[in-house]
Amino acid sequence: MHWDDIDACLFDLDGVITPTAEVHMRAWDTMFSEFLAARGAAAYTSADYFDHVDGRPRYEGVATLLEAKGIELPQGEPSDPPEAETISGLGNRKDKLFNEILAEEGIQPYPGSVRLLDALAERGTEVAIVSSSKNARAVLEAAGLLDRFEVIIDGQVAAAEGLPGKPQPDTFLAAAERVGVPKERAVVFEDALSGVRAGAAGDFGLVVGVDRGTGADRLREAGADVVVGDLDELVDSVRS
Ligand SMILES: O=P(O)(O)OC[C@H]1O[C@@H](O)[C@H](O)[C@@H](O)[C@@H]1O
Repeated sequence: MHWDDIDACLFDLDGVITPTAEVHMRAWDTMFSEFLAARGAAAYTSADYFDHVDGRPRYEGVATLLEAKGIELPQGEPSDPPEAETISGLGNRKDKLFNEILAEEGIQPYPGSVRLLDALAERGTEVAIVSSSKNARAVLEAAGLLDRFEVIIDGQVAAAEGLPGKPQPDTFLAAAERVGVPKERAVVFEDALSGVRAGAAGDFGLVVGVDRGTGADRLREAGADVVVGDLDELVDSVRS
């Protein structure tokens, strides 16, 4: 990576800064497995998560998965209770499970991601979080990282401002604008195919795929210019 060409790093959160992609994955797995089994539908697999749910806003993840399984449900309202048989109800059912796991287990950031944030702060590079999750601030706070980011474009901000979610590039573009850096001089860091597609669609300076299980080839096919297994791999290049 040529750091002379880069003034801002735009980080996805879950699976890039914190290992919470795995927590989301577990919560989705429990919710969809029970729901699909009760309907006698085809079982939910981890491939379903990577292909249809990962990185997308909550209710869009539910809708995309149900469409792939050929199941139609009414949209419902975000205020639907977790018991409701609606797209919103299923999303809220999963959110309850996600928050239960988070409260029980807490969250530690990836050490390599913290080291990269340290190196970028020393260098004076702008940083922002771009997450589809409405829980992004709570996760950052639990991980002790909330004060590292002045700009956070999360699911709450996107909903309030009507920004289309990943795989559309709008949330990343909003973050670049807010840190005051042209997109050509900003790097997108993503572990989800939908997020890598958002980065590629936004014509950013570089899209770094972080392979936490999706597969390097699939991240490259989706538009990643570089693929790393952990952000620690980039620390020396920032400092050199
Ligand atoms: O339901 P939330 O917390 O708003 O999160 C929405 C999505 O946020 C993304 O960051 C995760 O990759 C997805 O798994 C999750 O579904």
